[in-house]
Amino acid sequence: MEIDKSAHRKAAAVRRAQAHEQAGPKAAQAACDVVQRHLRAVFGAGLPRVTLAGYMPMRSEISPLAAMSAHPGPVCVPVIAAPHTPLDFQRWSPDTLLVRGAFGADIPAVADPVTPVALIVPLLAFDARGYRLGYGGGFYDRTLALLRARGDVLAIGLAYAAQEQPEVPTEPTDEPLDAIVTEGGVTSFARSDR
Ligand SMILES: Nc1nc2c(c(=O)[nH]1)N(C=O)[C@@H](CNc1ccc(C(=O)N[C@@H](CCC(=O)O)C(=O)O)cc1)CN2
Ligand SMILES: Nc1ncnc2c1ncn2[C@@H]1O[C@H](COP(=O)(O)OP(=O)(O)OP(=O)(O)O)[C@@H](O)[C@H]1O
Repeated sequence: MEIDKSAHRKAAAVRRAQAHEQAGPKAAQAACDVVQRHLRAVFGAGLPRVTLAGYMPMRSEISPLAAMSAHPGPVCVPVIAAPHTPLDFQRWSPDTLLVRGAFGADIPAVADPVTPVALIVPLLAFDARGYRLGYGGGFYDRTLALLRARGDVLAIGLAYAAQEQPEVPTEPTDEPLDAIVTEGGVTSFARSDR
């Protein structure tokens, strides 16, 4: 299973890099507009009380920064505390001082831990069922399992439309997304377990 996923990851990384080159900032802005609209549709007037997790884009990830900057409530970014553990989230704002984290993404220089209710989730590839392929650390799977066990969360995958695949390889520990947003719009998934 891991061998299968590793080959998929390499191919998906190449495809994403091509989309990043071709679609770039315009697609990111369009996708961020869709994220904002989706959040307003789901949370309505309660949105300013919703803590939103984004991420600091690395490699060829589509940038969620426009949606993070526009969010009317608290915003945070993921930080790896240790391997094989769920992610921590630390408060972020557009003027937060950042340092390079151990896994390649920037993290806040000063830690201010918070717990997100809505998450914008990065990915290498997604499919029409709402499954995603990440970098292989299992960080978002562990994190979503923990947050979902505690209460209601909304996990929104953010990607270029070209990152869609017929079916990404899955394992029992994979946590499906509640929605996928691309520059082409939003797809919401009804989850039978809630
Ligand atoms: N922007 C951003 N920040 C993020 C994540 C993310 O996916 N994107 N993460 C989400 O988890 C965490 C970082 N997780 C990472 C996990 C693995 C690798 C990595 O370099 N993995 C190797 C080997 C992969 C394999 O096992 O095949 C690689 O990709 O070469 C990088 C980041 C926290 N912050
Ligand atoms: N809730 C969990 N508890 C224990 N192990 C887990 C859990 N979720 C995932 N894992 C393990 O983590 C490893 C990597 O998972 P996977 O390949 O799905 O990562 P990913 O979703 O691509 O990466 P990421 O979430 O970090 O972006 C797998 O071997 C998986 O068994």
